[in-house]
Amino acid sequence: MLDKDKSNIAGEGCEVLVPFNERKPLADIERSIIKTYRKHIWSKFIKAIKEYELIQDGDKIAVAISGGKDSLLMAKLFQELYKNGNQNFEVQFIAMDPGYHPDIRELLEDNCKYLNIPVQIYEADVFKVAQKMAGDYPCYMCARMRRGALYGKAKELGCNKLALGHHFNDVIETTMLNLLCAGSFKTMLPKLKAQNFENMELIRPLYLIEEKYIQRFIQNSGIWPLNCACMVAAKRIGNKRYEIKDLIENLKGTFTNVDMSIFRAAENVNMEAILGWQKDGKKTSFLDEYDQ
Ligand SMILES: Nc1ncnc2c1ncn2[C@@H]1O[C@H](COP(=O)(O)OP(=O)(O)OP(=O)(O)O)[C@@H](O)[C@H]1O
Repeated sequence: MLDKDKSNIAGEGCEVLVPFNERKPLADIERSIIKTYRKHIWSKFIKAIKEYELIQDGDKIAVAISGGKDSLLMAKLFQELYKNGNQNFEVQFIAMDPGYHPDIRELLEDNCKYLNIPVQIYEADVFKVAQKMAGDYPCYMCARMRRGALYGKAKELGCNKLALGHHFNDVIETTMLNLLCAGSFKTMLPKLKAQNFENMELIRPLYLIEEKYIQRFIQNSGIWPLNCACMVAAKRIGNKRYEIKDLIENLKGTFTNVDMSIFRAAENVNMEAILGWQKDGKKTSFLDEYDQ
C-alpha cells in the first residue's frame, strides 16, 4: 500500500510528486538509471561532467542531499559512476537539517536508507534564523544561509567540491527570471568558484538533465521525495519561479524547441550586438570599444 499520508508532509502550496507504483527493489531502481533512462538521464550526466570538466582526478566531492527528487537522483548517479569504473574521485553525502518537521526528517532518513545512500545529516538553524532576521521575505536569506552551511560542512569534511542538484529547467528558468524580472542577461553556471570558501568549487552535474525525466524516474521508482520542505514561507510568498516555469511551458506550444533556444542563448552571446556588460564588478558599454 502506498502511504497516502506522506503527501500531507509537504508545505502547503507545493506540488506533490505521487509515485506511480510501490517502491521498486533497489537493484531495479539502480538498473533503470543506466537502462531505461540511459539517454535522458545517464548520458546527460556524463556529458555535463565531460563538457564542463566537473570532476578532476583526486577530487573529494560533497554531494548535497536535500531529500528532494533532484538530489536523490544525483546521489544515485554518483554511485553509478563509481560502480562503472570511474574511481578517480571520492564522495561524501551530506544533508543539512535546517529545522525540518520531524516527519520530513524521517522521510529523508528513510529514503536515503532505502536507496543505500550513506548520508551524514547535520543540523543548522537556518529556518528559524532566516525567519527572525528577514521577517516576511526569508527566502533569499535562507538560500544564502543554506549555501553557507553546505560549503562549511564540505570544507570540514576535507572536500574541494560541493555538488548541487540543479537541473536543465532550473538553468533556463534562471535565465528567464533574470531577463524578465531583473533586466539582466545572466544564467546559472555548471560550476563556479566559491567566493567565501577558499579552494572550494560548486558543481552542478544535473545541468543538462530535463526535470520531466527526473520526475518520471522518481515516480516510477515508487519514491516519495521531499517536496519543498520549507516550514517558513510555504504559500505566503508567491514564487515567480513557478510563473516562469508555466510561461516556458506555454511558449513551447508556439515556439519549437524554445527551452533549448533559451539554453543556447547563454552559449551564443554575440558580443558585437550587446549594449553593455559587467565583469569583475566593472561595467563596460559598447561605446567604450566603439572607436577602437
Ligand atoms: N537541506 C539541504 N541539505 C543538503 N543539500 C541541500 C539542502 N537544501 C538544498 N540542497 C542542495 O541544493 C540544491 C538546490 O536546492 P533547492 O532547494 O533549489 O532544491 P530543489 O530544486 O527542490 O532540488 P531537490 O529536488 O534536490 O530538493 C539541492 O538539489 C541540493 O543539492
